[in-house]
Amino acid sequence: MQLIETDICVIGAGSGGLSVAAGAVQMGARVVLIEAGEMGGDCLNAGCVPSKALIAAAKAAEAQRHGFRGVAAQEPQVDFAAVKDHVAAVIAQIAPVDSQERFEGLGCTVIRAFARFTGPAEVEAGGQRIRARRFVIATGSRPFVPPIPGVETTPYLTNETIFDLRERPGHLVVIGGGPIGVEMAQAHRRLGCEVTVIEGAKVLGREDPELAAVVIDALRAEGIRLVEGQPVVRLSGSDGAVEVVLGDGTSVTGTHILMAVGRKVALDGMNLEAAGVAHTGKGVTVDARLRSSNRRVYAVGDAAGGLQFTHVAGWHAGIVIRQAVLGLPAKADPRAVPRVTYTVPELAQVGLTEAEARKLHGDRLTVIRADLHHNDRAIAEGKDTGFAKVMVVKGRPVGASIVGPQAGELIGLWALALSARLKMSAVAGMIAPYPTLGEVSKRAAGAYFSPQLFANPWLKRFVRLVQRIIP
Ligand SMILES: Cc1cc2nc3c(=O)[nH]c(=O)nc-3n(C[C@H](O)[C@H](O)[C@H](O)COP(=O)(O)OP(=O)(O)OC[C@H]3O[C@@H](n4cnc5c(N)ncnc54)[C@H](O)[C@@H]3O)c2cc1C
Ligand SMILES: NC(=O)c1ccc[n+]([C@@H]2O[C@H](COP(=O)([O-])OP(=O)(O)OC[C@H]3O[C@@H](n4cnc5c(N)ncnc54)[C@H](O)[C@@H]3O)[C@@H](O)[C@H]2O)c1
Repeated sequence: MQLIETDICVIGAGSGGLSVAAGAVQMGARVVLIEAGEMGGDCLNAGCVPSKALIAAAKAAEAQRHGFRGVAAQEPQVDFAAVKDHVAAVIAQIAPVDSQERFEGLGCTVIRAFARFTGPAEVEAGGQRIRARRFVIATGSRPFVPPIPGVETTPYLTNETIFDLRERPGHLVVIGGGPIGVEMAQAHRRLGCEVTVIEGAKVLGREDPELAAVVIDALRAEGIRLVEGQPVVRLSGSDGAVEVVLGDGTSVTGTHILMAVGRKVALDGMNLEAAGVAHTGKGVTVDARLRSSNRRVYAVGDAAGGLQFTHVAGWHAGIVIRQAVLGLPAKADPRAVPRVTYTVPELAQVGLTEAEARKLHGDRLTVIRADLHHNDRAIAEGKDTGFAKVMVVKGRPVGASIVGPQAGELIGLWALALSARLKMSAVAGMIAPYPTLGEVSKRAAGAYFSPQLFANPWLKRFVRLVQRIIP
């Protein structure tokens, strides 16, 4: 068995692992990158990229279906297989950035095999031993499949298989109303499928319920059937004819099932015990520096057991690079991590929700809001449903929630405000171009100061005095 000695060994070439490898090798470290499956991981091959490509096609179909004032609506002719060609083309366009060739070109040694630890400072993969000063576990997650009776004999799709379907499902039954469930439900509905979502608790239950309600109303208005508060107790059927039995004894029949009930971290078979790396069912146990119980071994992205987003994996990578490559201290503070659900309307959140902020800050909290109904651009576009809510404590935002068109783009400003600890006055003082949806953020910040400026009797008296004095 060949022995490779290196500075950093990265296990998993997805969002987190690729970012660590690219940063470390370009700064001069020797890097071995090991990938068991497709370069690019879940995000590129079965997650963010194909889902957003499918959503884009679904938006085009919906726009045609509804037309515009003065522009005739017509039922879209959807070629489902051609839509899948678009999804594949988008992946293919992005893939070179994540490819083995690119990473070898940067100077990494890339091994395409499954990695498992053989000791605290050694990994085996593809018949090679890799001894490293530091390891980074970036193995991501796989779809969680709950042990529902019948699951072993009933066909179902997950995010790893749904993008390969070339024929349009007649009736897609989505189990799980989290971000994967609702994004896929809406995209398939818009592409012409009948869709039912079965959610054991609340649809988008992690989000502020006031914002989630706006998305839920939109999904229902588009004809998606949402069943909440019902656990699935049994599955049955065969290809093209499936049945999902609910806790109350009722059942839903359809043609396909999509399992979207959360993720299982991919650590099986890695022999973490040999490396002394503690872990739970949620992921590798890490401290704020993302270090595991073995101080040579870090974990990033989904494998680190926290928030599961591509931008989190990328942010984790920066924290590990600072420590493992530059020898500098760095910690992960998740307070300014944004998240977006890419339904129409989009739902975006950074920092605390209103309920979380109230629990933490009590009476010191001020919640301000600005409705898109008063945003001229939103009105012109005919998309004025939605609002922004900002949670403020002592003049600084501690959270922002936006639901509406391009909420994912709009939340960026508040992510900056939180990470840079900006005051509301900085956002209020910003000149926002007119007419843009972005004005909603400035309006929200302005609303924070309105009572002090427009409902202040002392200020009114002062202004009258000034008006008498100035020439
Ligand atoms: C349908 C869907 C849509 C999503 N949409 C978004 C979105 O819009 N925005 C967003 O921010 N996030 C989104 N996510 C989440 C995002 O995809 C993940 O958070 C992200 O991919 C995590 O990156 P990672 O590097 O931790 O893992 P991954 O990207 O999953 O990469 C892990 C890699 O490790 C490899 N691997 C595993 N074990 C081993 C081993 N022992 N040896 C060698 N290689 C191994 C795997 O093959 C894989 O390639 C979505 C997820 C899904 C499923
Ligand atoms: N836009 C994005 O950034 C995006 C999109 C998709 C996924 N993701 C990431 O992927 C992760 C996984 O997404 P997800 O939607 O699979 O998981 P999730 O955990 O966010 O949601 C799963 C939902 O399924 C429900 N559920 C669980 N078991 C059930 C059962 N037996 N019957 C019915 N309902 C059940 C849960 O109550 C929950 O609402 C997300 O947390 C997110 O981090 C991000």
